[in-house]
Amino acid sequence: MQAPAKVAVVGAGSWGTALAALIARHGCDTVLWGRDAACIAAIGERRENPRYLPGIALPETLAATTDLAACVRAADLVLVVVPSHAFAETLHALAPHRPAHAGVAWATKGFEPGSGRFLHEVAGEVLGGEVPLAVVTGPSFAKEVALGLPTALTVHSDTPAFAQAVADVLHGPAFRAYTGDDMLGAELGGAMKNVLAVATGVADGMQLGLNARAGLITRGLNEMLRLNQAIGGKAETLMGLAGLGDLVLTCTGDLSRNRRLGLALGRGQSIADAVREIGQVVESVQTADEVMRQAQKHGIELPISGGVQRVLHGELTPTDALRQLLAREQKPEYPVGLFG
Ligand SMILES: NC(=O)C1=CN([C@@H]2O[C@H](COP(=O)(O)OP(=O)(O)OC[C@H]3O[C@@H](n4cnc5c(N)ncnc54)[C@H](O)[C@@H]3O)[C@@H](O)[C@H]2O)C=CC1
Ligand SMILES: O=C(CO)COP(=O)(O)O
Repeated sequence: MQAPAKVAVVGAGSWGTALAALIARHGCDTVLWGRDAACIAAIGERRENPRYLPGIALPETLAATTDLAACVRAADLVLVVVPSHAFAETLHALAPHRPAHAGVAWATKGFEPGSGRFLHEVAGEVLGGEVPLAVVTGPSFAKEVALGLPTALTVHSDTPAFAQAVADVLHGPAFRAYTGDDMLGAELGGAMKNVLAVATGVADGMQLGLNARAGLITRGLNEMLRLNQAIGGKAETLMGLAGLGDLVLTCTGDLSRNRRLGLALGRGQSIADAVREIGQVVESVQTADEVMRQAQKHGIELPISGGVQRVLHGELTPTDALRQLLAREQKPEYPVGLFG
């Protein structure tokens, strides 16, 4: 597979803009599509995304457009970076314009809301089975990537040459892009860590201490591993950048919107006020339901993720969620056979 010379980045929020800037800085011909005309005009005229990455200079070579067909039509590689709720509709919109040779990757984290389908299932259905698909995921705050700070992430695909091609446009002097072949595990890790970040945020907002935070991260990882085993993902994916790496980042870093939602809830703020104040995509609000749908489907008990879901729905206060977690029966730390 040839290295993509022209890349279309679809979605001009903070992550799409940061990835487009990264790829453009690496010398690829890069076009960023966004639906917000004012934002796209500012990127073209001032080399800045004032809404999502204010004050960060974007490369002169980065082109931006509101014309999705034109953006995609010229591409060798399409990288979708819209929120999960817009993933299916965006794929439907771009599909007729995608050149036959262009594979499709996405850096969206979450499931299809309402159905709980994995995004690679949605992409396979919308685009057809022949199109190379890849998931881009891992510990990566958009702001830090846009500032050129060192970052490592991973690209998973069923088509190894496509994973490598996507990794090649991302990899650079301050950015390490690894590859793997486990889209299922990679997507599960990226989705679940957002839910678990709410849990640690709540605990920190309630000032429960550092022991509680570490306990939640570790038992959260255990929840990821158990659900991952049930759905058929690889344990090593969850022990790497797509799982543990992103879990640690999002549970501890205050740049995380999901952690900040948890902090606000733990301090007694309402979910509506917290989401409004954050003013950006907070994937956990929908992902918690879809994680619990998967858990139910596979008969897996996930007390932390389930607690987050109930807190997000206002069915449980943070204090009651904590009380329920602490009152659970004792058990061995790991089920036999979790690591094969
Ligand atoms: N910001 C970050 O550091 C990272 C974000 N992600 C993931 O990337 C995805 C996108 O998130 P962000 O860029 O951070 O969000 P954001 O909140 O910064 O921006 C959201 C963007 O989505 C667009 N949008 C909203 N609804 C849309 C629709 N119906 N159709 C088309 N575009 C729509 C908005 O116009 C805006 O450009 C999410 O799944 C997120 O979890 C993944 C890794 C890092
Ligand atoms: O996915 C992310 C970092 O890897 C961003 O996390 P938040 O969506 O919680 O800000």
